[in-house]
Amino acid sequence: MKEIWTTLASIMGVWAFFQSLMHNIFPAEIRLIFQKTFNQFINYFSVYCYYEITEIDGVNTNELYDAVQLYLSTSASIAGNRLSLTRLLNSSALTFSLSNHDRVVDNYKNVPVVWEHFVMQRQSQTISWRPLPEDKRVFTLRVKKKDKSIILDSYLDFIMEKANELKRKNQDRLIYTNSGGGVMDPRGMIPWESVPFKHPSTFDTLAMDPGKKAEILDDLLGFAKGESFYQRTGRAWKRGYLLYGPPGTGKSSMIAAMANFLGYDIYDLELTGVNNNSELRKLFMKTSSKSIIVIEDIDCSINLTNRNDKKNDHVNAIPGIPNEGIEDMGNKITLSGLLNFSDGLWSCCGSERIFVFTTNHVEKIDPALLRSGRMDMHIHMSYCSFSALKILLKNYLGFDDEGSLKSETLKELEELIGKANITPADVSEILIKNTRDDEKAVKELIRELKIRGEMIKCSKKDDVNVEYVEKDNEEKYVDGDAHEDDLGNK
Ligand SMILES: Nc1ncnc2c1ncn2[C@@H]1O[C@H](COP(=O)(O)OP(=O)(O)OP(=O)(O)O)[C@@H](O)[C@H]1O
Repeated sequence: MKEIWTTLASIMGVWAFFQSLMHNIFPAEIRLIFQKTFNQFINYFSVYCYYEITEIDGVNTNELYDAVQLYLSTSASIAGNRLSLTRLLNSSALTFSLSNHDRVVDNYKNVPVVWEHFVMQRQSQTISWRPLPEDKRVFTLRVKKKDKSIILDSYLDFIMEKANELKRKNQDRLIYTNSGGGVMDPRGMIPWESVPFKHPSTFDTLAMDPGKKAEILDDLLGFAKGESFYQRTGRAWKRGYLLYGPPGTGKSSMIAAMANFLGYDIYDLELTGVNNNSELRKLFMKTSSKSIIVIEDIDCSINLTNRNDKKNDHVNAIPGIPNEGIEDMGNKITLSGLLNFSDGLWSCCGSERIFVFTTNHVEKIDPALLRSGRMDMHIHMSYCSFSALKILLKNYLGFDDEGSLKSETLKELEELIGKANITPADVSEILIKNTRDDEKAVKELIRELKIRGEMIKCSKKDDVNVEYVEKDNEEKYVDGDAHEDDLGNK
């Protein structure tokens, strides 16, 4: 044992002597060359190669560094007892990262890789407009030389993709609007302003026919996972949904549920705030992938007629403003502009985008906007059906399918709801007022359904009477001549 220690001490002594000799005899440049040659020599015989990913690349933040950090933070095999916790901007979740010298072993397509994290003091401060952090942080990736191509070809892309997915999952949704005129950003003027989107609507809380709901969910999933399909078929990776139905049937709630389900941001496009087609294009170019672009009440935002009439381009503008004035104001969003936006070449900048148009009056929409390929799915948001009512009863009063209500009450509700034309919003209003008293809530609902049913019955009778009167009059004027009434009206 004593001999071993003596030998070790002599080796270290020789090494120290050699180092001090090098330091005293050779200038720094020569020492650096020597060091490099020595490293190259070692690397030549090593089975591994190493890649360094620094936090700051020059003066710019290295996206890959952030992605690796996020990706590794989900790894269960982090063997460190001092981890740093981080909360990303707009995120409600915590992520942890590696401390100095922590190591993680990962496995990609049966290729083992080792990540190590280093935190060093930055030697000299580069002169830049942006002060650099004091610490230099680096990830080192160690891979066997024979596996280099697999790692370079796809592993790093895989990490970027996973990190983006995680970021989206952890991050709160954002809702963007163009009505505020935009915000200034280091990259220039951004025409969208955003706030965190915390709408609680989900497909579970949405009251609608379960079959229809399942169909929509299926379609959304198919879209989100359909990258290879869209690539194979040469189609742009986008999908259009038209939501139509009376006010209060859940069109906005459906959009929120879609965004929450897919984890997409929402761009709420206010067409009345856009002056012309080129402004529309600019807005579109500033939207990100994995987003839902919404135009609510499309029939109120733009005149949807005379699409091809160049002379009448100005007619396709915002209602309420006289046409003659529109040309002067340069205020010309046309339907063709809108179609280009959702369907033309411009629709393909970015990918994985959903367009949702909503309207209360589907009959007013130009067929050009409805044709398949533009609006792939037309979703009718109808008055509250019995199956939708059961969902609302469950959400608001905690009633489950069977057992919570007497079968006669259920039967009565089923009969009444079909004849009442009541929206889910109105049902929700009645239920929310009486959440502490279930019995009162149901009674009030039944009363309201009865009143509405009666009103519809009466208005139908009135319609029939009007028909009779009109028929009577027709018979009187059967010869087709116009007759004047007592007031002189024809
Ligand atoms: N199908 C539904 N399921 C659950 N809740 C609903 C539904 N429809 C309406 N509601 C309730 O009514 C409120 C208003 O509905 P929402 O704004 O989604 O309707 P809308 O069809 O978009 O109306 P509008 O055409 O006036 O914008 C929602 O906040 C929600 O509480």
